[in-house]
Amino acid sequence: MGYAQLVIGPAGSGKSTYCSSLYQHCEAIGRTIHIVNLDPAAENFDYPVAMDIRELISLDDVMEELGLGPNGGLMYCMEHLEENLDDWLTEELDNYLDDDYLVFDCPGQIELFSHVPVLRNFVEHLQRKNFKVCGVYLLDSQFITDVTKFISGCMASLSAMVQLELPHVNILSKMDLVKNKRDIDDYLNPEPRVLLSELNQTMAPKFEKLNKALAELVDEYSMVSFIPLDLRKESSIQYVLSQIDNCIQYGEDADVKVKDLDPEEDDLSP
Ligand SMILES: Nc1nc2c(ncn2[C@@H]2O[C@H](COP(=O)(O)OP(=O)(O)OP(=O)(O)O)[C@@H](O)[C@H]2O)c(=O)[nH]1
Ligand SMILES: [Mg+2]
Repeated sequence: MGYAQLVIGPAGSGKSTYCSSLYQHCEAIGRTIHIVNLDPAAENFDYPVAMDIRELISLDDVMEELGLGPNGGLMYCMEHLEENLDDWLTEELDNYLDDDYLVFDCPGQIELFSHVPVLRNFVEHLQRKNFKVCGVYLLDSQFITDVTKFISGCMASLSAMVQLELPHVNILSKMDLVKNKRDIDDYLNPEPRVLLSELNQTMAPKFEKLNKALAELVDEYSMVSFIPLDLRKESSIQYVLSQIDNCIQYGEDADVKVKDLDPEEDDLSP
C-alpha cells in the first residue's frame, strides 16, 4: 500500500510552492516523501523531482510540431500521459516501495479537474497500484474576500471533488497575504444561512432561488471547509499534513494492515 496526494487547484494557487514547503518540512522531521512533477510546462523546481512528466513528453516539442498554443499543448501532453499510464507510469511507480508517500504537483488548468478525464484515469491507475490517494485542492486566499468569489471557489473545488471521487481536503493558501484575518475566518467554516443572506445582499433579487440552491449544494456536500495554510509557520504545514494523512489513513498502526490481508490469512489463525 502506497500513499499519494494529488495537489490540484487553479493556476498560481501555490501548488508547487506548497509541494516544496511540504518537502522541506518532511525533511526537517525526518520523514520521506517524493514529489512528482506532472506539469509539462514547469521549469524551475524548489524540490528534488522524483518523477517528471517532462521525461515522457516535451511541451516545447508538442507546441512546435503540432502548432498548438501553451494550453492546447498542455492538454495534449496530459492526454499523452493518460495513454502511457500502463507503461511509463507503471514503470516509474515500480521504483517505489510499499508505504512510500508520493505528492503529485499538477498543472493548474481547470479543465484537468472539471471535464477532461485524464486525472480521473490517473487516479484510478494509482488506486489499482494500491495507492491511497487524497485530492488536495488549493485555493488562493486572495480569492476569498467576498461571498461571490467564495462561492465560485467552492464550485470549482466541488467540480474537482465529484470528478475525482477522492477523499478531498480544501486548503486556503497564501494566508501570509491576508491582512485582516477576520475577513477570512467567516469563510473557513461558514454557516450556509449566513452565506445565503450575504449572497442575496450582493446580487439582484432574481437570483434568490439560485443562491438558495447554491448554498444548499455547498452545505450538502459538506465541503465548505477550508484549512488555512500559512507557509511561514511550521505548525500550519504540520496541521495540513496531519489532516491529509488522516484522510488516507497514513500512519495508522501496522496492526491494521495485517487485518487487511486477504481472507486466506484466516486459515492460519488458531
Ligand atoms: N505570499 C505568498 N506567495 C505565495 C505562496 N505560495 C505561492 N506563492 C506565490 O504565488 C505564485 C504562484 O505559486 P506557485 O507555487 O508557482 O503556484 P502553482 O499553483 O504551482 O502555479 P501553476 O503551476 O502555474 O498552476 C508564485 O509567485 C509564488 O511565489 C504563499 O504562501 N505566500
Ligand atoms: Mg506549479
